[in-house]
Amino acid sequence: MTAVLEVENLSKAYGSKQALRNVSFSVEAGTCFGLLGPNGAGKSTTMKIITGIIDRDDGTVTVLGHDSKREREEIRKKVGYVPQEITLYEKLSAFDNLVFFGELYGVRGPVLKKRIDEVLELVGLADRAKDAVGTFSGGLKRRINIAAALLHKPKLIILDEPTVGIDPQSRNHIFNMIRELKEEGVTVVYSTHYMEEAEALCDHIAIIDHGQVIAQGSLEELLDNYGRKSVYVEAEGWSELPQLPHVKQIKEEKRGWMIETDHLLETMNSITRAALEQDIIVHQLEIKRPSLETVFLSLTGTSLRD
Ligand SMILES: Nc1ncnc2c1ncn2[C@@H]1O[C@H](COP(=O)(O)OP(=O)(O)OP(=O)(O)O)[C@@H](O)[C@H]1O
Repeated sequence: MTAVLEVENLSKAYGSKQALRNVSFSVEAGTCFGLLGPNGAGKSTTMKIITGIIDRDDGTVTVLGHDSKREREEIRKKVGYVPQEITLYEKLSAFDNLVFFGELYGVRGPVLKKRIDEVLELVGLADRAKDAVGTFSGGLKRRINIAAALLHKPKLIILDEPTVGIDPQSRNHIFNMIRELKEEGVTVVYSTHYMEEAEALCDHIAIIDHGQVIAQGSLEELLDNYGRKSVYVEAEGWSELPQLPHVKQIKEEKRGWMIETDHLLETMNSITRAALEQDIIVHQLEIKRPSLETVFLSLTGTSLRD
């Protein structure tokens, strides 16, 4: 496997605000890499440095073999970047917006026209090509924005929280589009503060918080190393749970209890035994799969949604 993107010990401050501190990760060709973290964690700053929009203070960033500081023009030609802010001409049609962006990237004439048809197909908006972008919802605008970043057939596409504030249908289109791009061998870097998006899309995830990567790996690795294992129980007749061995933490939920433990089967056995002895009716007893939510919680002590 070859690394398309290598970030090593990247640091950046805005005045006295240290936005990134020794951030390192690498992204393999044809994979989707997720930067997962809460607002203000440093995701956009990382992406802007990769694309050469802003300068780093320290560290190295190599994009498709090019240095992000010295070879910006090369990177611009080979990378597609979708910033958080949508930038489109509201009065122009979707097609004409794409002509404008295509020409910016140096694509012209019949080649551009063909490519516009392809990218509109890819984002599922071929039937809206002639409509003014001003009549589009946020989700449709975002999809045109993504289409614009794909016109020059980039080998790497960088998407900064592309699903914030958009409708579920557009979100699904974006997800499908990312999967199709990956099948074509395009590498994707995707930032989000939605854990379920990172879980659904990304082969590799770096969790970033307060400007630092606090954990990274495949979803399985993160869940194995940091995910909390729990048993969930709902029962009629208990006002509180009986004494159970090996319990790390008990959280009362609306209808039952979430019991964190490394001894799942033993805990379930103890619950079953106690319920039988005490004539308690158990409505639900199940192992809860660890999730990125619990990974984030065990690493930071806070919830990603806080
Ligand atoms: N131009 C700037 N000047 C000063 N501080 C900035 C600037 N841009 C970002 N910051 C600060 O740097 C930190 C990282 O911001 P960044 O935008 O990279 O985070 P993020 O993870 O992308 O979050 P968000 O989703 O809110 O954009 C934050 O504390 C932010 O307030």
